[in-house]
Amino acid sequence: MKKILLLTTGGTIASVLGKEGLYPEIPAEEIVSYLPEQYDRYKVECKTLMNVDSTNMQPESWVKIAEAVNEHYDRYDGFVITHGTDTMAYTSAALSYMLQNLAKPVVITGSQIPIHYKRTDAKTNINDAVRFACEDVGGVFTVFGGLVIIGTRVVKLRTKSYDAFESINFPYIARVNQSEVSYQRKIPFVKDKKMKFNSSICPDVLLLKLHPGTKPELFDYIKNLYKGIVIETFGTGGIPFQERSLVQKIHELIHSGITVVFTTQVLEEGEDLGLYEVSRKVPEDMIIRTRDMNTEAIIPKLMWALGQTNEPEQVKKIMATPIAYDITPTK
Ligand SMILES: NC(=O)C[C@H](N)C(=O)O
Repeated sequence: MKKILLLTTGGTIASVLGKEGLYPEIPAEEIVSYLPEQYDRYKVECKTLMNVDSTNMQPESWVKIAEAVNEHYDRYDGFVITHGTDTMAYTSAALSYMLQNLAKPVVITGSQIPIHYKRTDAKTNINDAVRFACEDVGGVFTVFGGLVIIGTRVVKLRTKSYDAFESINFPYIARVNQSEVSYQRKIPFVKDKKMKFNSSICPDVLLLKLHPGTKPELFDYIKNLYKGIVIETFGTGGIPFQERSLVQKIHELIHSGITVVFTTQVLEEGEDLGLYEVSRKVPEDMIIRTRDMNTEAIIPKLMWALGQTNEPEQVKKIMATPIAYDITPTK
């Protein structure tokens, strides 16, 4: 019999309708009471960690969740974290960096409809999540709408549908249907390896999505606020260098000691900085490339990297090293 710890953090799954709309209130014990009594397979214990809409989650909330898993790691076979869907992808990735070498599943789930509503997806999702948490696997996973997605590749694509999440630039791991788990991609893990817990982060990171017309002057302001900037460039890595050129300002950022990371605002296939003139105006060795990583993983990875070291070369090295399948290695 597997021993599972279910940690709740809020989100729609735990929400009730108040005067100003849905807000999270339902405690862990009530969430667990919706699980079918399949207690021959697993025993679930639970704890309310926080009760927030995931919009209100902060990087410090990821630390709190990671610490809770670390604190209870030896006493359970698997973990389920219920969470709001809006920033679930960021938390899934953040936990993948803070909890490495996992030999047990840490499964994040939630729902689009509150758990006590008639047409809710919450019961299926927690059931699937607990079912997957009983598997003999190691890593952080999001289980939602019947799909199991590796933690660093989760992206929310739909605001309302039950199949809200997709696995981007990596195959999904498995499907869960009733109590059947069918694998598409098995990931290796070492059972006896010691789990590596490291939750040091530096939250001074900005995400900037370019659009035609982005004002260069903006960079003067952000220079004083952040240590790292992730720029969602156009296509394979384009930065405007003619009217409203951003090139000079990016050079200034780098010279003032800010880590500049380039990614693309296109969801699939990643950046390819060498391809066009528009992506060569800032020399490649001055910035950090991200290849086919998702923005939702780049942000917590950069916060985590800056939490480990202030050395630019070290930050670059951490960002370039594949962790928990977040980058497809180049051949
Ligand atoms: N479906 C949800 O959970 C959305 C909610 N606003 C949240 O992220 O907490």
